[in-house]
Amino acid sequence: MIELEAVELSWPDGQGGRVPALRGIDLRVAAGEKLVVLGSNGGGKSSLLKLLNGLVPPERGHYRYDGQQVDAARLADRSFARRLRQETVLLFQHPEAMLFNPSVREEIAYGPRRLGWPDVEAQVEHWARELRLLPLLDKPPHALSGGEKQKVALAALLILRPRLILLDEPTASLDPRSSGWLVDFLFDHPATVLTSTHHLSMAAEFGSRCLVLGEDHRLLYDGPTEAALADLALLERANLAHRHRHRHGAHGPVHAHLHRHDHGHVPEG
Ligand SMILES: Nc1ncnc2c1ncn2[C@@H]1O[C@H](COP(=O)(O)OP(=O)(O)OP(=O)(O)O)[C@@H](O)[C@H]1O
Repeated sequence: MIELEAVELSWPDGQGGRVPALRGIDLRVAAGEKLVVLGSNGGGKSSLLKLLNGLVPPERGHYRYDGQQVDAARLADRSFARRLRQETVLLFQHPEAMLFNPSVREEIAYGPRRLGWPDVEAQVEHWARELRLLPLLDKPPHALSGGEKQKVALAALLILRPRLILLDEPTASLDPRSSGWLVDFLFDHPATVLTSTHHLSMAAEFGSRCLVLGEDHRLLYDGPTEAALADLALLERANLAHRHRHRHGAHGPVHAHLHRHDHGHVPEG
């Protein structure tokens, strides 16, 4: 379903230069696969999801979605770009930017209405019930909590019946029940799903296949999630684990430890 070949992407640095975001990325993802994308701040996770959503074309290399080349020329074709973004939805890390309608109801209904789909009201009720948003349907989205906004943005995407779901740090502001719902929902969903996260403790729940982006914006690892999480040298290289000294009790001995971010201490050697 997704093929990336030697993909390079950079962004303007605001001073006339460019900052690299993705370098030499080769990737093949089959329909229905669930992948988790790990990497430190600035590694390129969001850039990868934006590229797959057709928000930005590769600068070099190739992106093929369902065998179709996605490049600047194709994305300039508005009907192609609209269909790509309906099929490959992206939940932003900060969903405020996605919410612009006067009520939650209209927010969720917006996409299907633009596409002229029938029975939008029933679909809105369905997704509002799934995400426990029914009591909020008539509220303005800006008056919601961070987690509620995230769920509204998610409902507005899921109603589009996507084939590729791209989630950028989706559990950052979700409570445990909502995070648990999301994990179960994605597991059962037929769509291909790529989820980026810093939360190593959640990584295995988002996918049995893991991509690790290095600080040099290259793909450091593509393989089983469990093996990645057990590979401390890999996590340290990707800046997902750090080395520090750790004192056991007030007067205890001091050991060097590798600390997997948001996980327990792992004694060295
Ligand atoms: N729209 C943009 N304009 C300019 N630079 C950008 C833009 N988006 C990303 N960058 C830069 O590209 C690089 C990769 O950023 P990206 O947001 O993809 O990383 P990330 O892995 O998602 O990071 P984080 O974990 O902090 O969200 C960074 O150096 C970042 O500053």
